[in-house]
Amino acid sequence: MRILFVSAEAAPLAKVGGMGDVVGALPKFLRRMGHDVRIFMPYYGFIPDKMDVPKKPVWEGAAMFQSFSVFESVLPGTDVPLYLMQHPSFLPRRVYGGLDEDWRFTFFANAAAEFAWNHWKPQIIHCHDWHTGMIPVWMSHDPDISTVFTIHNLAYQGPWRWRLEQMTWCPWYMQGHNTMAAAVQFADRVNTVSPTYAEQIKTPAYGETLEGLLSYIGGKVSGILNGIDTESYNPATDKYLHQQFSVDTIEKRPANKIALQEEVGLEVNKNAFLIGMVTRLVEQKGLDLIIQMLDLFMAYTDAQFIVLGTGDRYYETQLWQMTARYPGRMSTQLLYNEALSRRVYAGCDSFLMPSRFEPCGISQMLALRYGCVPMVRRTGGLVDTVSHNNPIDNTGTGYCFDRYEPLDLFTCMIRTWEGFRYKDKWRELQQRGMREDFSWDISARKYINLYSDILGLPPEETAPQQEPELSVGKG
Ligand SMILES: Nc1ncnc2c1ncn2[C@@H]1O[C@H](COP(=O)(O)OP(=O)(O)O[C@H]2O[C@H](CO)[C@@H](O)[C@H](O)[C@H]2O)[C@@H](O)[C@H]1O
Repeated sequence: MRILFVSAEAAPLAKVGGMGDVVGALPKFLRRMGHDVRIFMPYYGFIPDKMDVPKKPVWEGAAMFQSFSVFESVLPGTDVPLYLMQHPSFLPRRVYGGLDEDWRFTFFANAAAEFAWNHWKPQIIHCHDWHTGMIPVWMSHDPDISTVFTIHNLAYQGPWRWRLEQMTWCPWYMQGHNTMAAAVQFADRVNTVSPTYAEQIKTPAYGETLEGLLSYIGGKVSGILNGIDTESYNPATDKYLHQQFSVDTIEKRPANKIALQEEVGLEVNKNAFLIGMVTRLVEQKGLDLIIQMLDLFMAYTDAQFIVLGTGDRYYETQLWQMTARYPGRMSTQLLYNEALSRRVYAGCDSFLMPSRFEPCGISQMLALRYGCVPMVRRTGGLVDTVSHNNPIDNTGTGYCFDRYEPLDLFTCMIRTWEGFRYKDKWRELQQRGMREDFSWDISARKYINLYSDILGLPPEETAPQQEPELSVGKG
Protein backbone atom coordinates (compact mmCIF):
# COMPACT_ATOMS: atom_id res chain seq x y z
CA MET A 1 0.00 0.00 0.00
CA ARG A 2 1.07 3.61 -0.59
CA ILE A 3 0.50 5.75 2.48
CA LEU A 4 1.37 9.41 3.07
CA PHE A 5 1.68 10.57 6.68
CA VAL A 6 0.94 14.29 7.00
CA SER A 7 1.89 15.84 10.32
CA ALA A 8 3.19 18.98 12.02
CA GLU A 9 5.72 16.90 13.98
CA ALA A 10 8.06 13.96 13.30
CA ALA A 11 10.85 12.95 15.69
CA PRO A 12 13.79 13.45 15.68
CA LEU A 13 13.40 16.54 13.46
CA ALA A 14 10.44 18.32 15.01
CA LYS A 15 8.98 17.03 18.25
CA VAL A 16 6.97 18.92 20.83
CA GLY A 17 5.21 15.97 22.40
CA GLY A 18 4.03 12.43 21.80
CA MET A 19 2.67 13.01 18.29
CA GLY A 20 6.26 13.56 17.13
CA ASP A 21 7.23 10.20 18.62
CA VAL A 22 4.40 8.42 16.80
CA VAL A 23 5.00 9.97 13.37
CA GLY A 24 8.75 9.49 13.78
CA ALA A 25 8.43 5.77 14.52
CA LEU A 26 5.29 4.19 13.03
CA PRO A 27 6.23 4.72 9.32
CA LYS A 28 9.53 2.92 9.90
CA PHE A 29 7.70 -0.16 11.16
CA LEU A 30 5.05 -0.04 8.42
CA ARG A 31 7.80 0.04 5.80
CA ARG A 32 9.41 -3.04 7.32
CA MET A 33 6.08 -4.76 6.74
CA GLY A 34 6.46 -4.04 3.05
CA HIS A 35 4.44 -0.85 2.53
CA ASP A 36 5.50 2.36 0.84
CA VAL A 37 5.04 4.90 3.62
CA ARG A 38 6.28 8.49 3.34
CA ILE A 39 6.06 11.61 5.50
CA PHE A 40 5.04 15.15 4.51
CA MET A 41 5.80 17.89 7.05
CA PRO A 42 6.70 21.58 7.21
CA TYR A 43 10.27 22.71 6.57
CA TYR A 44 10.76 24.59 9.85
CA GLY A 45 13.58 27.10 10.20
CA PHE A 46 15.52 24.85 12.59
CA ILE A 47 15.55 21.74 10.37
CA PRO A 48 18.87 22.57 8.58
CA ASP A 49 20.54 22.42 12.04
CA LYS A 50 19.54 18.77 12.29
CA MET A 51 20.06 17.39 8.79
CA ASP A 52 21.33 18.22 5.32
CA VAL A 53 18.48 18.98 2.96
CA PRO A 54 19.03 18.92 -0.84
CA LYS A 55 19.20 22.42 -2.30
CA LYS A 56 16.88 21.70 -5.23
CA PRO A 57 13.15 21.12 -4.66
CA VAL A 58 11.49 18.02 -6.14
CA TRP A 59 8.24 19.83 -6.73
CA GLU A 60 6.75 23.30 -6.62
CA GLY A 61 3.09 24.00 -6.14
CA ALA A 62 0.52 26.59 -5.13
CA ALA A 63 -2.31 26.69 -2.61
CA MET A 64 -4.35 29.47 -0.98
CA PHE A 65 -2.82 32.03 -3.40
CA GLN A 66 0.71 31.18 -2.24
CA SER A 67 3.47 29.20 -3.91
CA PHE A 68 5.57 26.69 -2.00
CA SER A 69 8.40 24.24 -2.66
CA VAL A 70 8.83 20.62 -1.58
CA PHE A 71 12.25 19.12 -0.81
CA GLU A 72 12.80 15.40 -0.65
CA SER A 73 15.04 13.70 1.88
CA VAL A 74 14.95 10.80 4.34
CA LEU A 75 13.92 10.89 7.99
CA PRO A 76 17.25 10.66 9.89
CA GLY A 77 18.06 7.18 11.17
CA THR A 78 15.44 5.53 8.94
CA ASP A 79 14.71 4.72 5.30
CA VAL A 80 11.44 6.68 5.35
CA PRO A 81 11.17 9.20 2.48
CA LEU A 82 10.50 12.66 3.83
CA TYR A 83 8.96 15.61 2.01
CA LEU A 84 9.59 19.03 3.52
CA MET A 85 7.22 21.79 2.51
CA GLN A 86 8.97 25.13 2.37
CA HIS A 87 7.26 28.51 2.69
CA PRO A 88 8.29 31.70 4.57
CA SER A 89 5.54 31.14 7.18
CA PHE A 90 7.47 28.10 8.44
CA LEU A 91 10.84 29.83 8.59
CA PRO A 92 10.54 30.88 12.28
CA ARG A 93 12.31 28.52 14.67
CA ARG A 94 9.12 27.26 16.28
CA VAL A 95 6.61 24.49 15.65
CA TYR A 96 3.51 25.95 17.29
CA GLY A 97 2.42 29.35 18.56
CA GLY A 98 2.19 32.69 16.82
CA LEU A 99 -0.77 34.63 15.54
CA ASP A 100 -0.63 32.94 12.14
CA GLU A 101 -1.04 29.41 13.52
CA ASP A 102 -4.53 28.81 12.07
CA TRP A 103 -3.52 30.12 8.68
CA ARG A 104 -0.14 28.41 8.36
CA PHE A 105 -1.40 24.94 9.22
CA THR A 106 -4.52 25.21 7.07
CA PHE A 107 -2.18 26.24 4.27
CA PHE A 108 0.09 23.30 5.13
CA ALA A 109 -2.88 20.91 4.87
CA ASN A 110 -3.84 22.41 1.52
CA ALA A 111 -0.26 22.09 0.28
CA ALA A 112 -0.23 18.41 1.30
CA ALA A 113 -3.46 17.81 -0.62
CA GLU A 114 -2.00 19.49 -3.74
CA PHE A 115 1.16 17.42 -3.36
CA ALA A 116 -0.83 14.19 -3.16
CA TRP A 117 -2.93 15.12 -6.19
CA ASN A 118 -0.05 16.27 -8.34
CA HIS A 119 3.26 14.71 -7.32
CA TRP A 120 3.15 11.49 -5.27
CA LYS A 121 -0.28 9.92 -5.21
CA PRO A 122 -0.91 7.73 -2.16
CA GLN A 123 -3.86 5.37 -1.69
CA ILE A 124 -4.27 6.62 1.86
CA ILE A 125 -3.38 9.88 3.56
CA HIS A 126 -2.88 9.36 7.28
CA CYS A 127 -3.63 12.71 8.93
CA HIS A 128 -2.61 13.68 12.46
CA ASP A 129 -4.51 16.17 14.63
CA TRP A 130 -6.30 19.35 13.59
CA HIS A 131 -3.36 20.73 11.59
CA THR A 132 -4.23 18.25 8.86
CA GLY A 133 -7.97 18.23 9.50
CA MET A 134 -9.11 19.78 6.21
CA ILE A 135 -7.46 17.04 4.15
CA PRO A 136 -10.30 14.53 4.73
CA VAL A 137 -12.82 17.19 3.64
CA TRP A 138 -11.02 17.83 0.36
CA MET A 139 -10.23 14.16 -0.24
CA SER A 140 -13.86 13.19 0.16
CA HIS A 141 -14.13 14.27 -3.51
CA ASP A 142 -11.37 11.98 -4.65
CA PRO A 143 -12.34 8.35 -5.25
CA ASP A 144 -8.67 7.29 -5.40
CA ILE A 145 -7.40 8.69 -2.11
CA SER A 146 -8.85 7.66 1.27
CA THR A 147 -8.08 9.17 4.64
CA VAL A 148 -7.39 8.07 8.20
CA PHE A 149 -7.53 10.76 10.85
CA THR A 150 -5.73 10.14 14.16
CA ILE A 151 -6.69 12.16 17.21
CA HIS A 152 -3.67 12.70 19.46
CA ASN A 153 -5.18 15.62 21.29
CA LEU A 154 -8.89 16.44 21.14
CA ALA A 155 -8.40 19.56 23.24
CA TYR A 156 -6.90 21.47 20.30
CA GLN A 157 -9.52 21.67 17.54
CA GLY A 158 -8.17 24.29 15.11
CA PRO A 159 -9.88 27.22 13.44
CA TRP A 160 -13.65 27.60 13.37
CA ARG A 161 -15.71 27.38 10.26
CA TRP A 162 -16.07 31.12 9.64
CA ARG A 163 -12.28 31.43 9.68
CA LEU A 164 -11.91 28.48 7.33
CA GLU A 165 -14.41 30.11 5.01
CA GLN A 166 -12.31 33.28 5.01
CA MET A 167 -9.07 31.45 4.38
CA THR A 168 -9.83 28.67 2.00
CA TRP A 169 -12.23 26.67 -0.06
CA CYS A 170 -14.59 25.43 2.59
CA PRO A 171 -17.45 23.57 0.91
CA TRP A 172 -21.01 24.48 1.86
CA TYR A 173 -21.79 20.94 2.94
CA MET A 174 -19.04 21.08 5.56
CA GLN A 175 -21.21 21.32 8.62
CA GLY A 176 -18.40 20.81 11.12
CA HIS A 177 -17.92 23.62 13.59
CA ASN A 178 -14.15 23.57 13.39
CA THR A 179 -11.30 21.74 11.68
CA MET A 180 -11.24 18.80 14.08
CA ALA A 181 -15.01 18.32 13.76
CA ALA A 182 -14.72 18.43 9.96
CA ALA A 183 -11.94 15.86 9.95
CA VAL A 184 -13.90 13.51 12.17
CA GLN A 185 -16.91 13.79 9.89
CA PHE A 186 -15.15 13.33 6.57
CA ALA A 187 -12.30 10.90 7.26
CA ASP A 188 -12.90 7.32 6.12
CA ARG A 189 -11.69 6.12 9.50
CA VAL A 190 -11.02 7.98 12.73
CA ASN A 191 -8.83 6.55 15.42
CA THR A 192 -7.35 7.65 18.65
CA VAL A 193 -4.33 6.32 20.42
CA SER A 194 -5.69 3.92 23.04
CA PRO A 195 -8.80 1.71 23.32
CA THR A 196 -9.90 3.28 26.62
CA TYR A 197 -9.67 6.85 25.33
CA ALA A 198 -11.57 5.86 22.15
CA GLU A 199 -14.53 5.03 24.42
CA GLN A 200 -14.05 7.99 26.78
CA ILE A 201 -14.24 10.61 24.01
CA LYS A 202 -17.84 9.61 23.35
CA THR A 203 -18.77 10.96 26.81
CA PRO A 204 -19.25 14.60 27.87
CA ALA A 205 -16.44 14.38 30.44
CA TYR A 206 -13.83 13.73 27.74
CA GLY A 207 -15.41 14.64 24.40
CA GLU A 208 -14.36 18.33 24.46
CA THR A 209 -17.84 19.19 23.02
CA LEU A 210 -17.46 16.68 20.16
CA GLU A 211 -18.88 13.71 22.10
CA GLY A 212 -22.20 13.82 20.21
CA LEU A 213 -20.48 13.74 16.83
CA LEU A 214 -18.01 11.07 17.94
CA SER A 215 -20.83 8.88 19.24
CA TYR A 216 -22.82 9.42 16.05
CA ILE A 217 -19.94 8.27 13.84
CA GLY A 218 -18.89 5.70 16.47
CA GLY A 219 -18.80 2.85 13.93
CA LYS A 220 -15.73 4.27 12.23
CA VAL A 221 -13.88 5.23 15.45
CA SER A 222 -11.31 2.86 16.91
CA GLY A 223 -8.52 2.93 19.48
CA ILE A 224 -5.04 1.67 18.59
CA LEU A 225 -2.50 1.86 21.36
CA ASN A 226 0.70 3.76 20.58
CA GLY A 227 4.00 1.98 20.78
CA ILE A 228 7.44 3.39 21.54
CA ASP A 229 10.57 3.22 19.45
CA THR A 230 12.35 0.51 21.41
CA GLU A 231 15.44 0.81 19.21
CA SER A 232 15.96 4.47 19.94
CA TYR A 233 14.79 4.19 23.57
CA ASN A 234 16.93 1.33 24.82
CA PRO A 235 18.69 1.77 28.18
CA ALA A 236 21.26 -0.84 27.15
CA THR A 237 22.51 1.27 24.23
CA ASP A 238 21.33 4.82 25.00
CA LYS A 239 24.36 7.02 24.44
CA TYR A 240 22.92 9.88 26.51
CA LEU A 241 23.03 7.90 29.77
CA HIS A 242 25.80 8.09 32.32
CA GLN A 243 25.61 4.30 32.73
CA GLN A 244 23.88 1.93 30.35
CA PHE A 245 21.94 -0.98 31.86
CA SER A 246 19.37 -3.63 31.02
CA VAL A 247 16.77 -5.64 32.87
CA ASP A 248 19.48 -8.20 33.74
CA THR A 249 22.03 -5.62 34.86
CA ILE A 250 19.67 -3.37 36.78
CA GLU A 251 22.19 -3.10 39.62
CA LYS A 252 24.07 -0.65 37.37
CA ARG A 253 21.09 1.71 37.19
CA PRO A 254 21.67 3.70 40.45
CA ALA A 255 24.79 5.30 38.93
CA ASN A 256 22.36 7.23 36.72
CA LYS A 257 20.50 8.51 39.78
CA ILE A 258 23.68 9.91 41.34
CA ALA A 259 24.72 11.50 38.03
CA LEU A 260 21.27 13.05 37.60
CA GLN A 261 21.24 14.45 41.14
CA GLU A 262 24.62 16.06 40.44
CA GLU A 263 23.51 17.37 37.05
CA VAL A 264 20.34 19.13 38.24
CA GLY A 265 21.61 20.34 41.62
CA LEU A 266 19.85 17.94 43.99
CA GLU A 267 21.46 16.62 47.13
CA VAL A 268 23.40 13.51 46.14
CA ASN A 269 21.77 10.71 48.09
CA LYS A 270 21.14 7.29 46.61
CA ASN A 271 18.54 6.47 49.28
CA ALA A 272 16.32 9.50 48.73
CA PHE A 273 13.15 8.65 46.78
CA LEU A 274 13.60 10.52 43.48
CA ILE A 275 10.47 11.37 41.49
CA GLY A 276 10.60 12.69 37.93
CA MET A 277 8.29 14.31 35.40
CA VAL A 278 8.95 15.00 31.71
CA THR A 279 6.00 16.82 30.28
CA ARG A 280 4.43 19.70 28.49
CA LEU A 281 3.34 22.01 31.32
CA VAL A 282 -0.36 22.20 30.45
CA GLU A 283 -3.64 21.62 32.26
CA GLN A 284 -4.03 18.12 30.76
CA LYS A 285 -1.06 16.81 32.73
CA GLY A 286 -2.60 17.24 36.19
CA LEU A 287 -0.20 19.95 37.38
CA ASP A 288 -2.88 21.65 39.49
CA LEU A 289 -3.16 18.46 41.59
CA ILE A 290 0.58 18.45 42.15
CA ILE A 291 0.69 22.12 43.10
CA GLN A 292 -2.08 21.53 45.65
CA MET A 293 -0.46 18.61 47.47
CA LEU A 294 3.28 18.74 46.93
CA ASP A 295 4.05 20.74 50.10
CA LEU A 296 2.29 18.10 52.17
CA PHE A 297 4.13 15.29 50.44
CA MET A 298 7.52 16.98 50.79
CA ALA A 299 6.85 17.63 54.49
CA TYR A 300 5.87 14.01 55.11
CA THR A 301 8.70 12.31 53.19
CA ASP A 302 12.38 12.67 52.30
CA ALA A 303 11.56 12.60 48.58
CA GLN A 304 13.25 14.59 45.85
CA PHE A 305 11.44 15.88 42.77
CA ILE A 306 12.62 16.90 39.31
CA VAL A 307 10.40 18.41 36.62
CA LEU A 308 11.56 18.80 33.02
CA GLY A 309 9.15 20.69 30.83
CA THR A 310 7.93 23.84 29.19
CA GLY A 311 4.47 25.21 28.65
CA ASP A 312 2.00 27.55 30.31
CA ARG A 313 3.59 30.47 32.13
CA TYR A 314 1.30 29.91 35.14
CA TYR A 315 2.61 26.39 35.79
CA GLU A 316 6.20 27.41 35.10
CA THR A 317 5.94 30.14 37.75
CA GLN A 318 4.22 27.95 40.32
CA LEU A 319 6.81 25.20 39.96
CA TRP A 320 9.64 27.68 40.05
CA GLN A 321 8.35 29.19 43.30
CA MET A 322 7.91 25.76 44.83
CA THR A 323 11.47 24.84 43.86
CA ALA A 324 12.76 27.85 45.80
CA ARG A 325 11.18 26.37 48.95
CA TYR A 326 13.05 23.05 48.60
CA PRO A 327 16.72 23.71 47.84
CA GLY A 328 18.53 20.44 47.17
CA ARG A 329 15.24 18.53 47.07
CA MET A 330 13.43 19.93 44.08
CA SER A 331 14.68 20.93 40.64
CA THR A 332 12.63 22.51 37.86
CA GLN A 333 14.20 22.53 34.41
CA LEU A 334 12.13 24.77 32.16
CA LEU A 335 13.65 23.33 29.01
CA TYR A 336 12.94 21.07 26.12
CA ASN A 337 15.90 18.70 26.23
CA GLU A 338 15.76 15.22 24.72
CA ALA A 339 19.06 14.04 26.25
CA LEU A 340 18.11 15.18 29.76
CA SER A 341 14.68 13.55 29.40
CA ARG A 342 16.37 10.18 28.87
CA ARG A 343 18.54 10.73 31.95
CA VAL A 344 15.40 11.54 33.98
CA TYR A 345 13.77 8.26 32.87
CA ALA A 346 16.99 6.35 33.67
CA GLY A 347 17.82 8.10 36.94
CA CYS A 348 14.54 8.60 38.79
CA ASP A 349 12.96 5.96 40.98
CA SER A 350 9.45 6.87 40.01
CA PHE A 351 7.68 8.80 37.24
CA LEU A 352 4.69 10.99 38.03
CA MET A 353 1.80 11.33 35.54
CA PRO A 354 -1.48 12.32 37.23
CA SER A 355 -3.17 13.37 33.98
CA ARG A 356 -6.63 14.90 33.86
CA PHE A 357 -7.06 13.08 30.54
CA GLU A 358 -4.53 11.10 28.49
CA PRO A 359 -5.18 9.86 24.93
CA CYS A 360 -2.33 7.36 25.29
CA GLY A 361 0.81 8.75 26.88
CA ILE A 362 4.28 7.90 25.67
CA SER A 363 6.18 9.10 28.74
CA GLN A 364 4.92 6.39 31.10
CA MET A 365 5.95 3.72 28.57
CA LEU A 366 9.43 5.24 28.28
CA ALA A 367 9.60 5.35 32.09
CA LEU A 368 8.70 1.65 32.30
CA ARG A 369 11.31 0.79 29.68
CA TYR A 370 13.98 2.61 31.74
CA GLY A 371 13.01 0.97 35.05
CA CYS A 372 11.33 4.09 36.43
CA VAL A 373 8.12 3.05 38.21
CA PRO A 374 5.12 5.11 37.04
CA MET A 375 2.54 6.70 39.36
CA VAL A 376 -0.47 7.44 37.18
CA ARG A 377 -4.10 8.41 37.26
CA ARG A 378 -6.24 5.67 35.75
CA THR A 379 -7.49 7.49 32.68
CA GLY A 380 -7.22 6.94 28.90
CA GLY A 381 -4.10 5.16 27.70
CA LEU A 382 -2.68 5.08 31.22
CA VAL A 383 -5.32 2.43 32.01
CA ASP A 384 -4.15 0.38 29.03
CA THR A 385 -0.42 0.59 29.80
CA VAL A 386 0.08 0.65 33.59
CA SER A 387 -1.39 -1.78 36.11
CA HIS A 388 -1.35 -1.47 39.88
CA ASN A 389 1.47 -3.17 41.77
CA ASN A 390 0.48 -6.30 43.63
CA PRO A 391 3.56 -7.50 45.57
CA ILE A 392 1.76 -10.65 46.76
CA ASP A 393 0.95 -12.04 43.32
CA ASN A 394 3.97 -10.33 41.76
CA THR A 395 1.84 -8.56 39.17
CA GLY A 396 1.43 -4.94 38.15
CA THR A 397 3.93 -2.38 36.90
CA GLY A 398 3.16 0.86 38.76
CA TYR A 399 0.93 2.69 41.22
CA CYS A 400 -2.47 3.98 40.18
CA PHE A 401 -5.26 6.17 41.54
CA ASP A 402 -8.72 6.92 40.18
CA ARG A 403 -10.33 10.17 41.26
CA TYR A 404 -8.92 13.51 40.14
CA GLU A 405 -8.43 14.72 43.73
CA PRO A 406 -5.26 15.94 45.51
CA LEU A 407 -5.82 13.53 48.39
CA ASP A 408 -6.02 10.55 46.05
CA LEU A 409 -2.77 11.59 44.39
CA PHE A 410 -1.17 12.08 47.82
CA THR A 411 -2.22 8.58 48.91
CA CYS A 412 -0.86 7.06 45.72
CA MET A 413 2.49 8.82 46.15
CA ILE A 414 2.76 7.76 49.79
CA ARG A 415 2.05 4.14 48.83
CA THR A 416 4.78 4.32 46.20
CA TRP A 417 7.23 5.89 48.64
CA GLU A 418 6.48 3.08 51.11
CA GLY A 419 6.95 0.48 48.36
CA PHE A 420 10.37 1.93 47.57
CA ARG A 421 11.59 0.93 51.05
CA TYR A 422 11.27 -2.78 50.25
CA LYS A 423 14.26 -3.00 47.95
CA ASP A 424 13.87 -6.57 46.65
CA LYS A 425 10.18 -6.16 45.84
CA TRP A 426 10.93 -2.77 44.28
CA ARG A 427 13.57 -4.28 41.99
CA GLU A 428 11.10 -6.95 40.87
CA LEU A 429 8.55 -4.22 40.16
CA GLN A 430 11.07 -2.32 38.05
CA GLN A 431 12.00 -5.47 36.15
CA ARG A 432 8.35 -6.34 35.45
CA GLY A 433 7.95 -2.88 33.92
CA MET A 434 11.11 -3.19 31.85
CA ARG A 435 9.92 -6.52 30.43
CA GLU A 436 6.63 -5.06 29.13
CA ASP A 437 6.49 -5.10 25.33
CA PHE A 438 5.53 -1.67 24.00
CA SER A 439 7.22 -2.10 20.63
CA TRP A 440 5.36 -0.87 17.56
CA ASP A 441 4.97 -4.34 15.99
CA ILE A 442 1.49 -5.11 17.35
CA SER A 443 0.08 -1.63 16.76
CA ALA A 444 1.63 -1.30 13.30
CA ARG A 445 -0.20 -4.50 12.30
CA LYS A 446 -3.45 -2.98 13.53
CA TYR A 447 -2.87 0.13 11.41
CA ILE A 448 -2.23 -2.09 8.38
CA ASN A 449 -5.52 -3.85 9.00
CA LEU A 450 -7.27 -0.49 9.30
CA TYR A 451 -5.82 0.67 5.95
CA SER A 452 -6.64 -2.70 4.34
CA ASP A 453 -10.21 -2.47 5.57
CA ILE A 454 -10.67 0.93 3.88
CA LEU A 455 -9.26 -0.38 0.62
CA GLY A 456 -11.37 -3.53 0.79
CA LEU A 457 -8.32 -5.79 1.17
CA PRO A 458 -8.26 -8.79 3.52
CA PRO A 459 -6.55 -8.27 6.89
CA GLU A 460 -2.86 -9.20 6.76
CA GLU A 461 -2.58 -10.89 10.13
CA THR A 462 -4.87 -11.04 13.08
CA ALA A 463 -3.60 -8.75 15.80
CA PRO A 464 -4.41 -9.65 19.42
CA GLN A 465 -7.41 -7.81 20.81
CA GLN A 466 -7.01 -5.04 23.37
CA GLU A 467 -10.14 -4.72 25.42
CA PRO A 468 -10.82 -1.27 26.86
CA GLU A 469 -11.26 -1.12 30.60
CA LEU A 470 -13.69 1.72 31.10
CA SER A 471 -13.21 4.51 33.59
CA VAL A 472 -15.17 7.40 32.18
CA GLY A 473 -15.81 9.69 35.14
CA LYS A 474 -13.50 12.66 35.60
CA GLY A 475 -13.73 12.02 39.34
N1 LIG B 1 10.67 19.23 28.13
C1 LIG B 1 10.84 18.09 27.45
N2 LIG B 1 12.06 17.70 27.08
C2 LIG B 1 12.25 16.55 26.39
N3 LIG B 1 11.26 15.71 26.03
C3 LIG B 1 10.01 16.07 26.36
C4 LIG B 1 9.72 17.26 27.09
N4 LIG B 1 8.39 17.35 27.29
C5 LIG B 1 7.85 16.24 26.72
N5 LIG B 1 8.83 15.47 26.16
C6 LIG B 1 8.66 14.20 25.44
O1 LIG B 1 7.46 14.31 24.67
C7 LIG B 1 6.77 13.07 24.73
C8 LIG B 1 5.45 13.26 25.47
O2 LIG B 1 4.55 12.37 24.98
P1 LIG B 1 3.16 12.01 25.68
O3 LIG B 1 2.51 11.02 24.79
O4 LIG B 1 3.42 11.49 27.04
O5 LIG B 1 2.35 13.35 25.80
P2 LIG B 1 1.73 14.48 24.79
O6 LIG B 1 0.64 15.08 25.58
O7 LIG B 1 2.81 15.36 24.34
O8 LIG B 1 1.16 13.68 23.54
C9 LIG B 1 -0.16 13.61 22.94
O9 LIG B 1 -0.01 12.72 21.81
C10 LIG B 1 0.52 11.46 22.19
C11 LIG B 1 0.78 10.66 20.92
O10 LIG B 1 -0.37 10.11 20.39
C12 LIG B 1 -0.38 10.75 23.17
O11 LIG B 1 0.31 9.59 23.63
C13 LIG B 1 -0.69 11.66 24.37
O12 LIG B 1 -1.62 11.04 25.24
C14 LIG B 1 -1.21 12.98 23.86
O13 LIG B 1 -1.53 13.86 24.93
C15 LIG B 1 7.66 12.07 25.43
O14 LIG B 1 8.49 11.45 24.49
C16 LIG B 1 8.49 12.99 26.34
O15 LIG B 1 9.73 12.41 26.70
